[in-house]
Amino acid sequence: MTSDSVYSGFLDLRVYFVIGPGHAGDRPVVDLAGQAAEGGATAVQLRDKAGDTAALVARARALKAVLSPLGVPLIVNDRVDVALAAEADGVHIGQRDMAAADARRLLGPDRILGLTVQSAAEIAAMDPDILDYVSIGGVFATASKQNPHPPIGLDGLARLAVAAAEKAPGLPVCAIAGITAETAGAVIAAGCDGVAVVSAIAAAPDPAAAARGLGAAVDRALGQRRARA
Ligand SMILES: Cc1ncc(COP(=O)(O)OP(=O)(O)O)c(N)n1
Ligand SMILES: Cc1ncsc1CCOP(=O)(O)O
Ligand SMILES: [Mg+2]
Repeated sequence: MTSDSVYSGFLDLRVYFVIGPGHAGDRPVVDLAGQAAEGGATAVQLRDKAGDTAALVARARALKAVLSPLGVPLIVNDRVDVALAAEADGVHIGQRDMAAADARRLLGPDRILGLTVQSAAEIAAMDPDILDYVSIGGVFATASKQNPHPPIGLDGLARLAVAAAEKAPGLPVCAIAGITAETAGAVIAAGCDGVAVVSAIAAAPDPAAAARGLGAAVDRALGQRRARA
């Protein structure tokens, strides 16, 4: 564990806010992330596909300074080097990013490593021993990212969540793409531990209230799932 990490080994993905300058409109990324965390976002990812490296490291450091006192981990999209430079809590990678084994070797054992999976084959191929979570998607249509694959929908999500649980029992699972407070409950009912969102928070007039609403929907659905188990 890095001395400044807020990650204690328990990863709470209930409301995972993905944010970067490309998603923030004219609002500062750090303000949006801080408001989301105040409203109950449980994890934040810096996703900046266009920024130069110096700006990325500076933004990651600024985010870390706001999120750490709130106990909310900062995860950097794609960039292991940026995460290490800014002493972020972890990294999220996809199938076209650095191999998970290389990312884990560079990050060491204590930082968070998350992986996008979009098919049963990708789940079969993943090594759960080096991952802290998987993100399944894209679930619904989204305007926040051009996805090469059609949305998998709730049925596809449920199938992949089962496959992930069979391959890696206990590995936290979230889902991404087009998720709102209205659909968050169904995503949890499909077998996920949390929802990853951009616009449900970033485009909301009150990001803290949006995060609170998502958290309430997720908690309600988790409670119903536990009651059924
Ligand atoms: C939580 C979460 N899930 C999925 C993604 C997508 O990652 P990736 O497939 O590598 O695509 P890019 O975001 O890098 O364009 C994510 N970033 N976060
Ligand atoms: C980063 C990413 N990866 C797959 S969809 C997506 C963006 C999801 O954004 P939104 O929550 O606005 O649909
Ligand atoms: Mg990526």
